[in-house]
Amino acid sequence: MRAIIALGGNALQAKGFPATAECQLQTIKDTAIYLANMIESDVQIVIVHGNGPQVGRLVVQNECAKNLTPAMPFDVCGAMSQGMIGYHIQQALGEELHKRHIDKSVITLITQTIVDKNDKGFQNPTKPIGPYYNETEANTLREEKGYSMMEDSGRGYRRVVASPNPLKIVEIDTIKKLVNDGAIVISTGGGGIPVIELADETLEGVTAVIDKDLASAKLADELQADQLVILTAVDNVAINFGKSNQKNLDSLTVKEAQQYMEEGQFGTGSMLPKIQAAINFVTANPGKKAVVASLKNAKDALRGCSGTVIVA
Ligand SMILES: Nc1ncnc2c1ncn2[C@@H]1O[C@H](COP(=O)(O)OP(=O)(O)O)[C@@H](O)[C@H]1O
Ligand SMILES: NC(=O)OP(=O)(O)O
Repeated sequence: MRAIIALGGNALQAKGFPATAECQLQTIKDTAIYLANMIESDVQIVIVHGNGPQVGRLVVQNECAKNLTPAMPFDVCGAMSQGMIGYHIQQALGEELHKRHIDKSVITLITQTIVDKNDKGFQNPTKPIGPYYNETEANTLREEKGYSMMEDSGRGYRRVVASPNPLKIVEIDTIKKLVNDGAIVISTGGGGIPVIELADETLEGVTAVIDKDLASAKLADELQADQLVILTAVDNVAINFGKSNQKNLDSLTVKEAQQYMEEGQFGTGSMLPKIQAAINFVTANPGKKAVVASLKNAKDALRGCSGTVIVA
């Protein structure tokens, strides 16, 4: 079985711990155990990771140090985030596989994703990035820096940036070759570095952060994966999320998911793109399934025993 594994923020950065390299590596070492469990049970996994917290912090670091050294733009920070997260996954998963005597190479591919320069996402920022702030801090950032700020699923306020729709993964042929060759490929990190195609067919990076779940659905489609597995901090997709009448869902059809979307049941920039990604994958691949589950339940989710399964 081939599965695209979309790793959410909690797989990279544990809640309540500082955003240091040491903490990131430790969290990824813990994540690598779950990834290795799937590999050990003969699932061919292709890894996509998020980068919202990381790319946001890199942008903050660059802005703070701009009087000392030129600030790198958003697309370059996106590339840096792919490199630093891919490095830690390569190291941690490589070591975990070595311990289990599994002889597979783990490789990160810096990936660009083409977006439409006229995508309406550029006018309506929805992608939360970087640290969480309280309301007062958020208002100060709005006034002083002109940032768009949004409340993120009851967890605090975050800067939001444009998140255009992923149209085409530039390095897809290379990803296919590596995957077909048996490598464990980490690609399309943070949805891919957002680029637009110019009239002369060259590429240019843009200020945006693509949603990694939507890009994962595209990758799953391209790689003819059997399943799209979206791993996040919650065990299930819920309706009335965070309320006293919250109900966790074991399964969802596309029709039900669309109905709940219309009711506003899924957080913008958090659960909503996951549901849209699942819909995109199962609609393009009837008979296949997508699942939203927690990292700790990943192996069971692959067998349909945990998480919320979305089917056409
Ligand atoms: N209807 C919902 N069901 C479950 N979780 C939801 C719902 N709406 C919003 N959420 C929030 O969305 C989060 C997942 O989105 P996010 O944290 O952005 O993902 P990621 O793990 O990819 O970083 C959940 O942890 C939860 O806090
Ligand atoms: N790029 C992206 O979707 O990152 P997160 O999953 O961390 O929000």
